Amino acid sequence: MNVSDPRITQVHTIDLRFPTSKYSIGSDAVNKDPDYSAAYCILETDGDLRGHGLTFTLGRGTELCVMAIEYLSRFVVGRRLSEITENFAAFSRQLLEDSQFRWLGPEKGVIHLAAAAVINAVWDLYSKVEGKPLWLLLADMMPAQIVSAIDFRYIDDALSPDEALEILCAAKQTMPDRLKLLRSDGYQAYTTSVGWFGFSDEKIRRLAQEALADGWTYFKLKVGGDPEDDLRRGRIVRETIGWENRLMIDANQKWGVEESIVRIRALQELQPWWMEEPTSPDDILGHARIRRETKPTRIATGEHCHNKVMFKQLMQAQAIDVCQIDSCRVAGVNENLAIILMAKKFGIPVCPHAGGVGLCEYVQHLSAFDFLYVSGTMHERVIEFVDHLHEHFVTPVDVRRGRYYMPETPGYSIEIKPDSLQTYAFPHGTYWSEELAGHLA
Ligand SMILES: C[C@H](O)[C@@H](O)[C@@H](O)[C@H](O)C(=O)O
Ligand SMILES: [Mg+2]
Repeated sequence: MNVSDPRITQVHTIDLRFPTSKYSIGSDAVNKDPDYSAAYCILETDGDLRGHGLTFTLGRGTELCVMAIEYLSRFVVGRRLSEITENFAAFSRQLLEDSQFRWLGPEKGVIHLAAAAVINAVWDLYSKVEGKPLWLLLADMMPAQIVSAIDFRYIDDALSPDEALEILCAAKQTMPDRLKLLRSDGYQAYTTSVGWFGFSDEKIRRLAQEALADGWTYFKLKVGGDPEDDLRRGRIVRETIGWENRLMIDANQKWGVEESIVRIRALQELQPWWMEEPTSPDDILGHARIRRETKPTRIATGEHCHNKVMFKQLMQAQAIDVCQIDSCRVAGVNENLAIILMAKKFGIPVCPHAGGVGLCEYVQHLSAFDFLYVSGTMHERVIEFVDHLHEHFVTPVDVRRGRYYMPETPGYSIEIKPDSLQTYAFPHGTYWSEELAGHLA
């Protein structure tokens, strides 16, 4: 056993589901009854440290991601950590281009979600071995090391390794002041918890009042219902938060392109800071047209954007104003490094998608990397916050008065407490066995 270079001995997987749909938590115009869930994996090693990773799902189908993680485990079991981290880009490519398996994607859907869980678990282990939170591990890496973790195939027509290196080298020089600022002042957050689709008008008003009193200044509301309902709900939030605070609206892909244009124009009275996911996440040119025809409304998307190639096209086509990376929709940290760097080149702010289960814990590290090492600014950048399920994490996010404060504990902050794994494992955990027995009775 080598403490500083553990060997991964096996991968343990868990289908984990939380019954959030009971309370309409997480509901939107399209995903009306999400049970926030995760395909979770633990990389066991020959040492004391273990790597944890998950990919976020909405309940049914999590078992498919678990199976895909089990298949991909072959690429980590038996390897020393250093064999992976010394050639990280090659490792991620190996996971993504396994012949036969690749046909199921490529680089999208269930197999890409699974790759994210495995790759993120490796980064979690790596950070723990180095004794640093992931954001600091990244900040301490040399620019060339970051570049070597990125697979530039399919994106080097938009961002070359040399350009990436130049961005990183320039930011590295001025990083110390930002590091101090990040540690002392944290990073601006916004809350989505006040405006889920299934919440009543009264609940939205009450939650917005409470959030305002708690120091929040950025709020997101779900839209995509009847036009009058959307406006009424939006007016309630505006009445409560005023016009000096910021309001974002999210349709979760509900509309077609032309419908989006009509609906966004009608919602402009709410002065949204951004309009999120108006239409299909795959429709790059559709987003570009919506953006052109609804100016000055800013268009945001990304939580369902399959991979760096699609992000590249969204940027090249001038289809988005806000880039919403997701920590496990694309293949984990490595692919997100590429997307964050591309966003810098195109001058587009990165405002990560979070919430769900574990996404807040994950993305704070990526925004910190963006601030310290890439964009160098927090201007017009916010991290999503959703106030659910943090109690299940060993190191939950520290969010106070609408700001994220960075974790100092080593790792990627994604480790879930053993009790919670036991209770919410599907279908045999204690919660689900009782719940399912109740259905049968
Ligand atoms: C089903 C989920 O809760 C989504 O509604 C959620 O991720 C949302 O789009 C968001 O932006 O937070
Ligand atoms: Mg969204």
